[in-house]
Amino acid sequence: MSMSLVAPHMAAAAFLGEDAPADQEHQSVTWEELGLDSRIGKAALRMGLAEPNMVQRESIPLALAGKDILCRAKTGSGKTAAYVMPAIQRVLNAKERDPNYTGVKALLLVPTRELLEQVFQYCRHLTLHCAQNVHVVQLSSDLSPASQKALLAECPDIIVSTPRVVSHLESGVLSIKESLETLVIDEADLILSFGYSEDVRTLLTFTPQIFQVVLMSATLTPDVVQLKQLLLRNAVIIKLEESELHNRQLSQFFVHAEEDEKFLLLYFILKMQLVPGKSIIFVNSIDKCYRLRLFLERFGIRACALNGALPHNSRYHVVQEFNKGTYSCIIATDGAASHFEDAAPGGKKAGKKSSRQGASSGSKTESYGVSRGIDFRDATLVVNFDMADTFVQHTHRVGRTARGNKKGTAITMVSVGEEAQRLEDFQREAKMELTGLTAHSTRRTKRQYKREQALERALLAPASEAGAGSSAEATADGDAAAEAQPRRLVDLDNMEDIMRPLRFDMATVNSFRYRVQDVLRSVTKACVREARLQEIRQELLTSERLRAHFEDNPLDQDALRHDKPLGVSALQHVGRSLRNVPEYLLPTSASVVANGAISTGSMFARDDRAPFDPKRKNKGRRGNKRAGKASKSASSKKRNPLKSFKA
Ligand SMILES: Nc1ncnc2c1ncn2[C@@H]1O[C@H](COP(=O)(O)OP(=O)(O)OP(=O)(O)O)[C@@H](O)[C@H]1O
Repeated sequence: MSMSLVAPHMAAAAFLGEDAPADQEHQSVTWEELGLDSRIGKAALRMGLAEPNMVQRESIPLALAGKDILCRAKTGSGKTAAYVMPAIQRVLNAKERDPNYTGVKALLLVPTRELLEQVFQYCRHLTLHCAQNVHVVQLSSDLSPASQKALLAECPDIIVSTPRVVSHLESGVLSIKESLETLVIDEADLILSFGYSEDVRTLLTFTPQIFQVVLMSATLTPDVVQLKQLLLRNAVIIKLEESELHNRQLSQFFVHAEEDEKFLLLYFILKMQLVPGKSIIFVNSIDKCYRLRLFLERFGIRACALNGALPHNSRYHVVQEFNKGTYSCIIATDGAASHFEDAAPGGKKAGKKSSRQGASSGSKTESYGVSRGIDFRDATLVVNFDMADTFVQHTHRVGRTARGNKKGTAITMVSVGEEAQRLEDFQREAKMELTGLTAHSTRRTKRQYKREQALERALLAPASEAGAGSSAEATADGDAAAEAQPRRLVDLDNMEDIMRPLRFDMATVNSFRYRVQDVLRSVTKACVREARLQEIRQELLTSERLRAHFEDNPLDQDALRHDKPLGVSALQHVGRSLRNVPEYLLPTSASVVANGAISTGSMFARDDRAPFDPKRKNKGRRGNKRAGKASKSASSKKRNPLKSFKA
């Protein structure tokens, strides 16, 4: 695929979400035309995947041809199907050649347990019509080692796992030496930072001489280069054109607000349903997660918390409930890698110290389990209540909306000072990405800049140069990198920003200020602590692992059940007055476009538009009332022949 510079006006059109999705320009093909069995195609249709999209059209034929692939495509672009389908097809091919064939054909590795479950379910759905021929298992750390062994004894064709699968290879329970055809690593840029470096290296000692490797990632980082050098041979690099890379379905806005103001604006956005549908709010601390939840609940907005302190089962449950529509709002934190690590089958925690201490050891900013790869269905709005630490993190957060061929909106709240500086950095990085330059740090020197370009070249080296180790010098050797010349000159300063300002009409918003401040005051630290304790109690009561203990010690369970929270009394009587917005506070028109893009209409006053005038609003209302009366009387006259009768 070629790479071309996107003109600034194109970026703007993309931002506004007014352009038709680029994918509509292609000639449509069927799943079967890509070389897939009709049973896979049928299952895909059942899943709502009517036809292959761009990333699938590009990668599936190459994967079926056995090529090593490095695929970089935007969040939510359908990378899962792009690697799961060929893996299934390869099993079907093998079974067609020899119906008695057994052996693991594909190993699908992911960095987190949430993804593991998600990918497994994806496989199950796609094998709906060929389940007898294709046996897929997931090796979740929730399963005991004995259960995992039992699954492996069933002779699976495809295994979905974290790289911890290596322990089964080491113990001899699993062998892939003779059978493995495809190794896939999804969210490739996370695998190393999550401490799986040693596991991946060890895994290679158990693989056959020749097998295919597929790396999938939405963002390019030095870790991906490292994996590429370690695993890929003569790889095909699939990188969507910049116009494709930019998410045209996503409208991004930012709004300047200080902490208390953020609560006010969030209340306004959600209560007025400025963007109809389901929303995900990102914050940077677990306490804030609960504070916000209590705050919203006080106004009758039901939200659930999703953070690394919750056990895996609960996190998975929360996502499922959101996807089913039970909750329409999730408040999520996405830091703390340790909470998302998988545990080794024997109960050993992931992330051996040695590998964690390596160059890419997981720091807070490198790890974003919740925002990575999870397919939150039909989320129309992402709000960054706290800004992401890095641009990569931001990209993955906002990528939880506008997935598949849906549209979505992201609003980033920015306080003055450090966050405002970060916003500038993000804008720059977004433009660099759009113009084909890779960005990895928020602030860069000229030397760093050149190094990044070398990194970009290393990643996008043509197939002949892309063999293992061939481009190692470009990134590892600082001098070689410093000599790199810019590939193209781009005037970033004159390009339109990717995130556009969103100015609220504060006269309207301010009418809610007192009630918001009141509620905010009532959500004390003690309330937050109680809410967290309550959650822990709930987790303990529903814990699978504690079930046997509670059966033997029912008094413990009773004690937990009746251990009433102390500090939530202030929040217990949520008044109806707070749940409902009084009519006199309601703005006349909450103009929101149905496809998830906030309109530039009357609710918001954007920089380039006349501010919303509350007086006009009232006039309008009175006017409407009068007009209403007039039209009512006119129509009733019309309807009532006695009244309209003139002698
Ligand atoms: N061909 C298609 N047509 C319509 N929807 C699709 C298609 N392929 C995938 N989708 C939908 O798009 C959504 C995102 O897919 P997926 O999770 O595979 O994206 P991803 O590229 O892996 O995202 P991320 O980078 O965030 O991990 C899913 O809900 C999926 O069902």
